[in-house]
Amino acid sequence: MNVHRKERNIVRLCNEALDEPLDDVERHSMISAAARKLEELFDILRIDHENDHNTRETPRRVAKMFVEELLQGRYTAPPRITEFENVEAYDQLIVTGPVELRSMCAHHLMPIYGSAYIGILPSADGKIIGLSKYDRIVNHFSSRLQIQEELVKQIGQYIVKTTQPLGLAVRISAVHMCKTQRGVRASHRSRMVNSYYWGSLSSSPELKSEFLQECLALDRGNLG
Ligand SMILES: Nc1nc2c(ncn2[C@@H]2O[C@H](COP(=O)(O)OP(=O)(O)OP(=O)(O)O)[C@@H](O)[C@H]2O)c(=O)[nH]1
Repeated sequence: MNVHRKERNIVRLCNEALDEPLDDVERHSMISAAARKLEELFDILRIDHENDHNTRETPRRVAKMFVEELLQGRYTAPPRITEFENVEAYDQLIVTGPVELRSMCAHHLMPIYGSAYIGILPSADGKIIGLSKYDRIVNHFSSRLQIQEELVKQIGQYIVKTTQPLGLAVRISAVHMCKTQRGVRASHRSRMVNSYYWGSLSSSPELKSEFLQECLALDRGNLG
């Protein structure tokens, strides 16, 4: 095993990406190794994964789902951001949402689902990014094992780093199935709401209030 390969085997925190995205060979080898371990788990749980027509392919299917879907934000590069010149020097608040949020909790590996809302105060002499990129950014950081407090910050800090706005807000409202489907079996309507504010959106109560009002309107499907 060469040094390069060894470095790629270093483990990272549950919601951190590897230093380099996996290439095809590494991805297939990770799926195969995870599938073998899932077969072992099925054996321990006394689930027949060899003769049962329902579970015969399940260990491999689940391994593939983890690597290529649910945790793909750890193994792939962040989305490419298309930037446009802010030719009209637009300097008013932009709010987008609801952005569908699908993630997985770091404690029980249960789904987290809900909505994200993003508010951007662009810099008049800076760039504007393609609207769909906000959804891609949310999807990228959600596709990791997360807790909501860190997810909202990762999304916010990445947008600030890549677009250098004057102000930014990210708000997430989500259901944690580790709380609804097991444990305390909370109501499916029980949500966690949290926000990340940066720059002028952090310092100006008026901008914060405008952002929250737009979130409410978007949440109600009110097209204003
Ligand atoms: N703050 C925070 N807590 C979370 C999040 N997702 C899950 N949790 C909580 O993390 C805790 C997990 O820790 P433990 O108390 O060790 O788990 P447990 O014994 O199975 O607890 P119960 O869920 O109460 O049955 C639970 O209280 C979860 O509700 C999150 O995004 N943020």
